[in-house]
Amino acid sequence: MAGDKQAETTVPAEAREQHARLAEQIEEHRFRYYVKDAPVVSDAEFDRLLRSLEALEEEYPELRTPDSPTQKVAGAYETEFTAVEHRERMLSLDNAFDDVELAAWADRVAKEVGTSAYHFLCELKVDGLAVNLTYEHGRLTRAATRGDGRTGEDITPNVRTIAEIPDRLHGDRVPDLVEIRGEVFFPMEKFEELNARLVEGGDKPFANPRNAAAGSLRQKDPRVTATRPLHMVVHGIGALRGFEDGLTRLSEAYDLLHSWGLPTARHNKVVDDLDGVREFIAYYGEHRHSVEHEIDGVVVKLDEIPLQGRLGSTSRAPRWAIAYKYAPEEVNTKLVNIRVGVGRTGRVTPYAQVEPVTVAGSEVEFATLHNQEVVKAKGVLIGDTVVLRKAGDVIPEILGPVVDLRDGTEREFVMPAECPECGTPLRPMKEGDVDLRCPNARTCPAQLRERLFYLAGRKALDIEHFGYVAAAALTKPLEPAEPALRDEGDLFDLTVEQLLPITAYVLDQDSGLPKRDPKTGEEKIATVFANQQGEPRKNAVAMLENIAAAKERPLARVLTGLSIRHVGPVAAEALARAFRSVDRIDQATEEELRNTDGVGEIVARSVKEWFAEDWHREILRKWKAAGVRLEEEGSGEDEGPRPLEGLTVVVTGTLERFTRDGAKEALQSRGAKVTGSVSKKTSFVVVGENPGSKYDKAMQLKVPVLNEEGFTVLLEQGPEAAAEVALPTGE
Ligand SMILES: NC(=O)c1ccc[n+]([C@@H]2O[C@H](COP(=O)([O-])OP(=O)(O)OC[C@H]3O[C@@H](n4cnc5c(N)ncnc54)[C@H](O)[C@@H]3O)[C@@H](O)[C@H]2O)c1
Ligand SMILES: [Zn+2]
Repeated sequence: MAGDKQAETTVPAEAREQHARLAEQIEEHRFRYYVKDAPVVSDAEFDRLLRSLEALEEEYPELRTPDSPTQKVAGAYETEFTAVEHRERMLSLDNAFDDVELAAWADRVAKEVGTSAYHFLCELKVDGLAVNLTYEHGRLTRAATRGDGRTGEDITPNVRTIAEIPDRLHGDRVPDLVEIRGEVFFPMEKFEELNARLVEGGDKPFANPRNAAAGSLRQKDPRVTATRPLHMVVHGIGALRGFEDGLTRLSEAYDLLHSWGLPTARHNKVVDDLDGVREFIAYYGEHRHSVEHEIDGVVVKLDEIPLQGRLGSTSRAPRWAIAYKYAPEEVNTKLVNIRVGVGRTGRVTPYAQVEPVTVAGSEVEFATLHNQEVVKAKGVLIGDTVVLRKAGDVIPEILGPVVDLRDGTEREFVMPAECPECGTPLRPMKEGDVDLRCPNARTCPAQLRERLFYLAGRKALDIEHFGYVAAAALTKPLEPAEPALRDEGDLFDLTVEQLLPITAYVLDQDSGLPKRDPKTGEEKIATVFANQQGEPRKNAVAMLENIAAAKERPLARVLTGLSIRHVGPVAAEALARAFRSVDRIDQATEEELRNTDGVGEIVARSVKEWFAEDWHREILRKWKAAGVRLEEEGSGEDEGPRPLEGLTVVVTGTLERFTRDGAKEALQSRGAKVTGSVSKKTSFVVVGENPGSKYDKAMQLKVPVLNEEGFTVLLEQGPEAAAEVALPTGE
């Protein structure tokens, strides 16, 4: 044909070949995604391919033929479902990947719309699959997938199993016929459960929730679909007949759909201009995970329906809408290995080591797997390509495997029977526990290293220059054979002479593995505390100074640093406040501990268990000998007066001269108990501004009420004087 000849002369053969290759790849990926519900590349990777194709066509417009993937919604595939025509086409969306592309779209709208009276409707871009619901005279008569936009697959029986989708529309102005467009999604928090069930039944797990939604809906047997927790969000209207008034604003149309019983979105917002759009985009960029479904962007639409018609559509997408895409949170990478790490409390947890990838702005090499059951439930094998997700600040996780890329070399993970660091056989702490632990709490180098690192950390003794590398070097050196610390006991007796000869692996804090030299790839080994002349490094000297200074830390921090199970900074604070010395905590009965404010049953038992270990007491003995302060100032024999001993006080409302904590502190340091609710046993209720219901309760129970002045009297002159200035309780 003449046209072809002409094209051949202007487009270099190379570009033509590249175009063909890319187009074929894209078609293949679309088939895997839309028909098999099992893509082998990430969406970001797919989008890149499509963009490359677009760029090529930009350069050589002859390549942009109507059958190019850039011009189509998706492929027209033969599937096991009956093909059905949509009454009105279902389109895709053009994408904007940054603000420049967004602004370019807004400019085009401004130019072509022919008026300045228009609004933008911002919606969340739900990550699921598009469906088209046809309601005739208010009854759901058909549901279909998008397909190529003209013809979709008939999935009516499957859609009928979704509770949220009404079989009948009710209310006013229900039209003769309406096509409702929306997105069906699978909730992230149910995903792991589904994969666990699939794996257990010998079926293929899904790689991510989006595929789970598509795979669950596109089931031959709708009874299977019925077992899946699918949901839907409505985001558009197709054909509409027998609706008198016509629709003017899309946002208002949604309200109408909602009134008919359809699950419309809860987060839509109409804004006046592009800045409003930007604000919406920024807000949900921050709050992406507070939405009930996964989102991959924001869809901005012209809200005025008549103006939408004025702008029209291309063969692939409307001109009156654009999808702003957020940075992808999911990437595909290789699961290189599953390792196990030993934590501070001896818990042994498998974690994934993956081929390093950048996701959500940071490089990821490790992802948590929690325990051996989770590994099984996810259905991942070592060597799999996996979908890795990093959502905001959350630790990266593996969603699922890309089963279609397996080549038979993948192998199952086997939880080791012994501690990888000390060789002790692992066991559950209690019968029925899923987690396995290394019972060698005292000298397991991994546990000790983690405990020391925590002890030196911000929440505990806050010892500067005592980081992960130092903790490792002190507990598992290459040289000398004996570690400087066998447990925490000798920490405060460390000498510079002991430190100088130590060589050790430089460990990475995230993985507990030796860091590697980027050039040679070799594991890094260092004389950690000495320089090349064998003199102490500045850091080492500073570390020792800071260790010495840590002897004076408040009791709560010392308690935190002991790594007593369940005793974090908050419980430690409560224990320190109530008992004021380690000895008295030791002597307290379990019941006394349990009855302490802020200390529950679990903490009480755990404290007792901790003190029952001889080597734990030995740590305390050594620390005491080294001069660590194991009691609060003014505690014990020379304790100050406790004039408010025996009183129970409630503080409510805002005081002028005290913060809530300050007021509490002032009371507790004088021996009073501070509680949160008023009862007959309450001695005083202190009220500030806006006191609320506790004040009413006090009046009702006739408990003496003190204003801020009265409170000062209580602190300075005691309960009798305070009783005299208490407010009248209405007697
Ligand atoms: N990984 C792969 O191999 C592969 C293959 C094909 C497609 N994909 C991915 O699937 C997506 C498919 O692209 P697409 O053509 O559906 O375009 P798209 O996802 O970029 O945008 C169009 C679709 O967004 C959906 N949508 C969600 N919320 C919406 C809202 N509030 N308003 C309107 N529409 C909303 C609609 O279903 C609509 O069809 C892309 O993210 C692409 O990366 C991936
Ligand atoms: Zn161990």
